Amino acid sequence: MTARLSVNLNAVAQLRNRRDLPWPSVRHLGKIALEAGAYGLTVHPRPDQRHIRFTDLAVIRNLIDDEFPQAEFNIEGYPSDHFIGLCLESEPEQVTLVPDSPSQSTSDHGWDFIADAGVIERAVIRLKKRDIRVSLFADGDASRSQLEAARDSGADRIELYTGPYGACYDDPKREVEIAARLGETAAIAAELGLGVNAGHDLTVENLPVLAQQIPHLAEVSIGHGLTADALEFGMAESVRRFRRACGETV
Ligand SMILES: CC(=O)[C@@H](O)[C@H](O)COP(=O)(O)O
Ligand SMILES: NCC(=O)COP(=O)(O)O
Repeated sequence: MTARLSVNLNAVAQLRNRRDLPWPSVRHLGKIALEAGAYGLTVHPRPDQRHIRFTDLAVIRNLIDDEFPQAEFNIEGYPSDHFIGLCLESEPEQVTLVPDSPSQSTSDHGWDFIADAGVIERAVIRLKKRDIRVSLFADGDASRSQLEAARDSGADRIELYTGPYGACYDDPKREVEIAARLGETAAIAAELGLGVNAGHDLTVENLPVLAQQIPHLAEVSIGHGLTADALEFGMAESVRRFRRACGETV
């Protein structure tokens, strides 16, 4: 199984928002990414709209519906009423619920699936009523009891938070250790019937080892590293490079 690549457009939107101008265009870069073979597009509309704006959601939904009907739209966010409302309007193929507070600079931890069971389950029920696949952001070293609680929420998948893995870019020994731990967590999740996604600070360099550790990895969502590479190689070539790093023959 080769992990599917979903391109996160947050960084493109953040660059756009530097000026009161419409470029770089989230729609145009998303189109290029899909034309280059990305499986889908991911956005994380944060409450302060620091990058993805709420108006971007319909634009991406329409791009996929009109030109790439085989592609998937993945929306990430904290399950506030407002966020769930945005998702029900956009009807993405997948929603990834993250435990982020509005003040967080980025996503940096997974759910406490036991303590947060109520808020998670209420959101899962609302999303599953509309046949939206639900993925829950999980720490890479989540325990079996935590993963059992994630399964009991009714969610379809977990997304392994790979920030600590990405941070080890200059410590190969630690990188291998964390990759192995991520593989153990992924194996327990699969045993419990949960699909496994992964994301955060993944790169062309660190993806292959992760994919080896998690042969059943369903999807990786990548934005920061892929966009950084796009400044050097262009968006289309950056997507192809990441597809190859996922194990695709491109
Ligand atoms: C959930 C996750 O790890 C990332 O997709 C997150 O969306 C990154 O958010 P920022 O782009 O705001 O750092
Ligand atoms: N869920 C991870 C994601 O969508 C992008 O994370 P990053 O590659 O921007 O760190």
